[in-house]
Amino acid sequence: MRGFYIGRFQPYHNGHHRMVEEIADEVDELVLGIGSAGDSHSPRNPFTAGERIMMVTKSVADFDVTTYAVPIEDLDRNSVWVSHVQSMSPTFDVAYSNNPLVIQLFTEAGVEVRQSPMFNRDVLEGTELRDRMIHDEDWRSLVPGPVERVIDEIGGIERLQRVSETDSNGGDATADPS
Ligand SMILES: Nc1ncnc2c1ncn2[C@@H]1O[C@H](COP(=O)(O)OP(=O)(O)OP(=O)(O)O)[C@@H](O)[C@H]1O
Ligand SMILES: NC(=O)c1ccc[n+]([C@@H]2O[C@H](COP(=O)(O)O)[C@@H](O)[C@H]2O)c1
Repeated sequence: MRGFYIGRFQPYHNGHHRMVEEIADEVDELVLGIGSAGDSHSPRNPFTAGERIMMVTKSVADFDVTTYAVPIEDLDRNSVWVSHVQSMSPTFDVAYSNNPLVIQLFTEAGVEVRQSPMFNRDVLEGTELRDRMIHDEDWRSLVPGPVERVIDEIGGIERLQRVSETDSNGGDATADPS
């Protein structure tokens, strides 16, 4: 059986990693959808699809499951998003998500969806991690080791701080306020 788990993974953190660990017990193969693949260099989406592929590919090597990382760009039309996902991904039998819109769209399209508990959500949340990165607080303990190394390799903290600087100074055309 093959599963599909999509997230923006900005960045991939220990909450995602726990979810993948549990999914790996239920499926033989897993597709990791890299959501909002066209977005990068903004406060909410600092990392490119390629950088996020490095983070997840190196991290899931911990688990005994064949994994495919597939970038999925956003569409303006939710009604055809599931078809778009299916057109980009290896076929899958079950989708995993805790995102209400994703659950709604897959369910309407007749795809089985499984949810998981939220692990340590007060700190294991992308928004909280990016906030810590911007303010030079501890984020390293909240991500798998390979993610920490990728972020260091690409100068990710400096990038996030720079794109957030223009944003907090009242906005700038080069900084996506989303
Ligand atoms: N701590 C967690 N435990 C379990 N699932 C999680 C956790 N954090 C996120 N998820 C789930 O993983 C999927 C992808 O999440 P996403 O990449 O948006 O991360 P996020 O932490 O919610 O980030 P952001 O704050 O940037 O929106 C979603 O289904 C989300 O609900
Ligand atoms: N219309 C669309 O393009 C559409 C619809 C539903 C989800 N998505 C994407 O799926 C991903 C869901 O991941 P999160 O659970 O991390 O939000 C996001 O990248 C989101 O943008 C896109």
